[in-house]
Amino acid sequence: MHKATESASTSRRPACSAGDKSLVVENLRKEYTRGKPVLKNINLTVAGQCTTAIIGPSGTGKSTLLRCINRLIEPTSGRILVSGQDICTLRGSDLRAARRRIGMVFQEYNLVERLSVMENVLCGRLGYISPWRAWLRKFPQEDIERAYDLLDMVGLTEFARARADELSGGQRQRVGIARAVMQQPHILLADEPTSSLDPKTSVEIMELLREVASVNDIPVLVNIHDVTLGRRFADRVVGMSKGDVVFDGVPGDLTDEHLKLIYGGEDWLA
Ligand SMILES: Nc1ncnc2c1ncn2[C@@H]1O[C@H](COP(=O)(O)OP(=O)(O)OP(=O)(O)O)[C@@H](O)[C@H]1O
Repeated sequence: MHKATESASTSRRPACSAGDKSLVVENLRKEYTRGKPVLKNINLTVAGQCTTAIIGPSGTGKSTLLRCINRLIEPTSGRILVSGQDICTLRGSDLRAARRRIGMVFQEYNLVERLSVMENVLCGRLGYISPWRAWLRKFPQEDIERAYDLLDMVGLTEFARARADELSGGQRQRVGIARAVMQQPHILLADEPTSSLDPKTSVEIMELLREVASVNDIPVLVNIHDVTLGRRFADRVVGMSKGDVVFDGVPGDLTDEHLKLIYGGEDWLA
């Protein structure tokens, strides 16, 4: 067995909740160009409450993996089960319903800048309300109350009426997280959520993502370049290299040898 595969399959895994909100990725392959796989054969099972850091060099397929999971792009083959439902087979309204259950947090926040913080959070409910209500931005009272609760959770109650473009990067990312949780997702995906933020704010955002996983009993997957931060906050680290998973285990088991395997070379290691 290849050393990389061996280490991926024998590492310890964290004990996470065995609730009904889960992610299973089976034999996932993605080729943008025929015969040139960016993801070769990815297998992952992530239970609720588990925060997983996905690390690996640029171009190794981390974003492609998240984009396959939320069906922004079509996998070439394999299965992706969200809470037991294979989302790769879904089309039309079934796919839209499934995508509501997948929350997404972006590096550049993806807020609507001219809308208020409250309106941005409520955007997380757009997939649940009728088109005319969405057009008029008339949200049910229970959604508004929940949005206030989430703004409280992310520490932005006093900014509810502020425009998104008046906020700092860290505050914007908090709004992005509140918006994603507003969807009542079964899983949450975060693609480089801290790479535009200072170190202190990055720590706060990772703490918040951990809290979201634990309070909502959902798996949270975070693509992250900052290995130290990923190790510190994740229950599990998945190391990718050239489209394969080469490490999968608890942060304490991730050694310099694994990091060399993931990133190549060793001069960069302190
Ligand atoms: N839409 C696309 N069409 C063709 N190739 C693509 C497309 N998106 C990504 N790729 C290629 O797939 C490979 C993996 O890219 P991806 O963005 O998933 O890597 P990554 O690990 O997330 O990198 P980074 O850490 O820099 O964001 C790269 O070679 C990239 O050029």
